Amino acid sequence: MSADLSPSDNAKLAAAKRAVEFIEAGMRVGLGTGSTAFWMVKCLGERVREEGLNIVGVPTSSRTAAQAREEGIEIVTLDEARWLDLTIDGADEFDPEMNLIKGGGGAHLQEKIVATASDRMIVIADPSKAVDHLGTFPLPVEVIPFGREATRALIERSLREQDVWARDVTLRMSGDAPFVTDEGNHIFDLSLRRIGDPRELSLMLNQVPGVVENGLFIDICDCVIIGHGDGRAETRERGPRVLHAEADNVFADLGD
Ligand SMILES: O=C[C@H](O)[C@H](O)[C@H](O)COP(=O)(O)O
Repeated sequence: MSADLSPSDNAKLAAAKRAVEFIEAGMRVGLGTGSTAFWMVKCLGERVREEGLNIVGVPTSSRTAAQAREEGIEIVTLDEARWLDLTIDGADEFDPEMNLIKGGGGAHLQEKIVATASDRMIVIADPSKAVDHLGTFPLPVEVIPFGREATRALIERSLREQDVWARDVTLRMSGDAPFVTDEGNHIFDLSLRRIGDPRELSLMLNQVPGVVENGLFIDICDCVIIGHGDGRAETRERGPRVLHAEADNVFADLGD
């Protein structure tokens, strides 16, 4: 715990410190994005420099790539790494089943690809991210710029048909212009208040033409580390993995 940091940053740092203890020499590690993942990259950089820890990182955004380089962490692309041992990332919300909303920083597309291509995903968070039901945080949906308003109308219609009540489907802005993701796309933020069936909603959204990916992470997270302002960190493990266990390494059959 550092007296120079706010309680919120101390909580993020506590979770990050605990999470990087799971990183071992030789690992290929997915590096998340956001203000919590920032502390994880910092702590990992310290281990690389001080212990000579030999790992490679796969960043989930241009921001994280730049930070990892500054920290002296060797980075490679996901295609170079192929499959990862572990991904550590933040979240905007997590529920008791460890399903997540991500994408508050607009990075959920790369984050979901990287986390799904990992044997294990650890989420680091402060206690404010814990919810009983996902949906208080607006759900990010990344869409391609072409035909954006048609895509918006289709999303709204699909939500109505599924009886999901959306107060707003808001285009995310950056100043006067639409926010642009690392993949050159735009984001709609869906104010849903409470998501009844996150899995069904995720499938429904991804069926709309023009939608690239939504911020629901279902059965991807294996473990949540919650940091506290006083420097404590608690680790919660999920049961057996459903979708992306080691056995699901899609390259395993190719001899990797
Ligand atoms: O797009 C951003 C990511 O999904 C972040 O992991 C998420 O928004 C949480 O960010 P933070 O740690 O800053 O709350």
